[in-house]
Amino acid sequence: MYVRKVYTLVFLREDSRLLLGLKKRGFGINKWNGFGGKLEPEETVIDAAARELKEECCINAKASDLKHIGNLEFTFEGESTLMDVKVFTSKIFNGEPQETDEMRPRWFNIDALPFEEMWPDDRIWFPYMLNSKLFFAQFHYKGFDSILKYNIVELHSVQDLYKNH
Ligand SMILES: CNc1ncnc2c1ncn2[C@@H]1O[C@H](COP(=O)(O)OP(=O)(O)OP(=O)(O)O)[C@@H](O)[C@H]1O
Repeated sequence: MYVRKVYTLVFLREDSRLLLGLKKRGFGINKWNGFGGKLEPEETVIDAAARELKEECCINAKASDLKHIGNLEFTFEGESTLMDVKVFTSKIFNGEPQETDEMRPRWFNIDALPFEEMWPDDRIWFPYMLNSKLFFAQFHYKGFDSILKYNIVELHSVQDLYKNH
């Protein structure tokens, strides 16, 4: 049995650009990703998503402007933790992204995303996000570079995001 740990992951969209941050330390170091992390005790997922966005790139977005668009589950060969990642997007936010101790933000055109410097799973589920399809995906990794198996499905309503487990 796996021990499930919840994480948030937020992507800001502006016209045909997506905001990514280069992770400067810890899990996923040197990869471009959205902004997010673990929940604090007693915190809701959506509040954690807004807090991490603020802490990691100094952008204020209201929790109610974050759209829950998908769930990702990651397991790693030989590890008992299941990372349960709740993915959000928003087009409504305030401020200019700033570099922090954790992330170096940069806008990328959606046609020129740096997939070679991102998690391998991103190539598989980003098309759902970029085409506004809700999704649920599971990835089983060996180490951090190779996906041994995965499964991805399109969901048809936001409620389905809460039915997978
Ligand atoms: C395996 N494939 C993956 N593909 C895409 N994204 C992934 C990911 N695995 C983890 N993520 C995200 O990476 C962040 C880690 O967060 P992480 O730095 O550990 O959290 P947090 O900031 O709370 O930690 P510290 O305070 O630094 O300990 C968090 O957004 C999480 O959703």
